[in-house]
Amino acid sequence: MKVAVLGAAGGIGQALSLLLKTQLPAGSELSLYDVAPVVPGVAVDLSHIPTAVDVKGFGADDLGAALKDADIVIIPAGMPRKPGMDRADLFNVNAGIVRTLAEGIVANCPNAMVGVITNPVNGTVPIVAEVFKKAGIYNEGRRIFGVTTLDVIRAETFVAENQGFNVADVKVPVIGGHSGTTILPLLSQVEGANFSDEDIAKLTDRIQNAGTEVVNAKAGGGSATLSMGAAAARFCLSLVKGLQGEDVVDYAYVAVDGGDAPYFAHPVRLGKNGVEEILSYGELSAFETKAKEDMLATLNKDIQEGVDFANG
Ligand SMILES: NC(=O)c1ccc[n+]([C@@H]2O[C@H](COP(=O)([O-])OP(=O)(O)OC[C@H]3O[C@@H](n4cnc5c(N)ncnc54)[C@H](O)[C@@H]3O)[C@@H](O)[C@H]2O)c1
Ligand SMILES: O=C(O)C[C@H](O)C(=O)O
Repeated sequence: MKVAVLGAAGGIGQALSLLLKTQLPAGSELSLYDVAPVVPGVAVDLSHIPTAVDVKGFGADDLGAALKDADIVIIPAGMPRKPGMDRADLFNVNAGIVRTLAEGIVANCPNAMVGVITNPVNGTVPIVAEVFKKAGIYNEGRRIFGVTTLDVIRAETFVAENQGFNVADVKVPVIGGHSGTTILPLLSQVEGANFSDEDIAKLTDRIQNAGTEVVNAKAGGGSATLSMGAAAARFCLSLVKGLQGEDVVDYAYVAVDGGDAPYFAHPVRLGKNGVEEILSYGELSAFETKAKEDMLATLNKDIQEGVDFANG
């Protein structure tokens, strides 16, 4: 199994790479790429951890070598938010970075599973998809995933706190996109929970704005990196299990034909081909139905921005 992390010297990239060095199956190869000159040092540093995962670092000119024949590519490359910014404000800087990296994937590992973390995820995932379409390797977007796992782990944490549950036992579906109101936790589906209407309103708002909670707390020093590293590692390991033939279901922002929007986070069955099946997210409460309808204009606009950029 070869896993490439693009943007590996950044806050998320380093946390994710550390977790992958310690959690990937023995015999895996971890390929770290970044334009920052520190990346070979990050690779040497990680290589001293005694696990059977081989780590190599690749600098700005070595994207091809970093990606060559990768099975999984995770992309946390690009600029994070500062207080007062929306994720959409990152589009102008990050769209070009994601397009360049997607072109590298087409050229060097066209069969890889691609997990996109770079914001705004609602628009960067369609950029990768359009690059794949142009190259004739799109395959219904089955290998392209917007990583929304951070929304899922936040929802688990906050629901467990609210309900006094053991967090290890809590499952919270989160659908939609990855920004503000487009993030929709389905609290009505949490088993054994007893929420008041006020709990539902407050928890939904907190999950939707948890990224901003971190951005403000870091006061100009960036956005979530450690929780995102944990989330990305969890999602990457789901992809690994799928590639190894295990039956695994996880949430991700994927292309959905005839769905609520062209891209929408759903539960998906993962396997050797990536998305083997897009599963239904089930029944929604009246509150969730309204929240879903209300978000669609924003989500569709974000998606169109990515499509237009890639084809412009
Ligand atoms: N999907 C999510 O849930 C989620 C969560 C947190 C952050 N993010 C996003 O992830 C991105 C990274 O966040 P961070 O905190 O790690 O930022 P960071 O600034 O700490 O790291 C970004 C890294 O990307 C590298 N980079 C820039 N251009 C590159 C290129 N062309 N090729 C390779 N590497 C490149 C930088 O050198 C840097 O090392 C941001 O866009 C942020 O908004 C997404
Ligand atoms: O909030 C951000 O800008 C980063 C990330 O999308 C998050 O949800 O933490």
